[in-house]
Amino acid sequence: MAYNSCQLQESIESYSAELMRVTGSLMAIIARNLGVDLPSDTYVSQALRMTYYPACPVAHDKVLGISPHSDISMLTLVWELNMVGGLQIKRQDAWVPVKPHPKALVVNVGDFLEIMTNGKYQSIEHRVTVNPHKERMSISAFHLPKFDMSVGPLSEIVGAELKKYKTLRVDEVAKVVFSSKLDGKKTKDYAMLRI
Ligand SMILES: O=C(O)CCC(=O)C(=O)O
Ligand SMILES: [Fe+2]
Repeated sequence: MAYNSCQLQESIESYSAELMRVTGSLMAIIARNLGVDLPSDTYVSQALRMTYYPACPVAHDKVLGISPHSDISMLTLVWELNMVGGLQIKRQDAWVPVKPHPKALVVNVGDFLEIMTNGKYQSIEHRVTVNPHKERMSISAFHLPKFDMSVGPLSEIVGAELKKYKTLRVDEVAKVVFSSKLDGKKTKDYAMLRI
């Protein structure tokens, strides 16, 4: 089906709004799980990234589509658009493939949710491999606290525990993360989020 730019804009806008709504529901479930109030919609901003991975017949076993990293977000919702696999998550030092499902989005816990929950929810390290024969397309929707906010472990979650992370301004962390090479969860250490 061919779209004109106006229709495309409308469908991106409605997709974006729907994902904000889904993220709000997921955050509400997480909050209920933790027995706390998590910040509401007004607190969350969203960034969409569409990624195209060309087929790589020659060097597919030597290169990666995206290097290992964890997302800076609270929650990232990934749509594996054309159902081609490649996304892998790190579990117990092994890379585990995430099989695309036509009716499902992948939900990744990001660094800011780890920080806010003082490590109760841990961000997931992931990477994307390339396919020798098939191109791959994905849309990642990153949901972050607004850029002018400071975020740290929420006191009602920390309780009597020690705080494991500093409280930092979101825009300062984003500047460091977006200007450095993706490199596992080291980006987070580099951004000095861990005390
Ligand atoms: O393409 C994917 O499945 C994931 C992309 C990703 O990790 C990202 O955009 O941060
Ligand atoms: Fe990612």
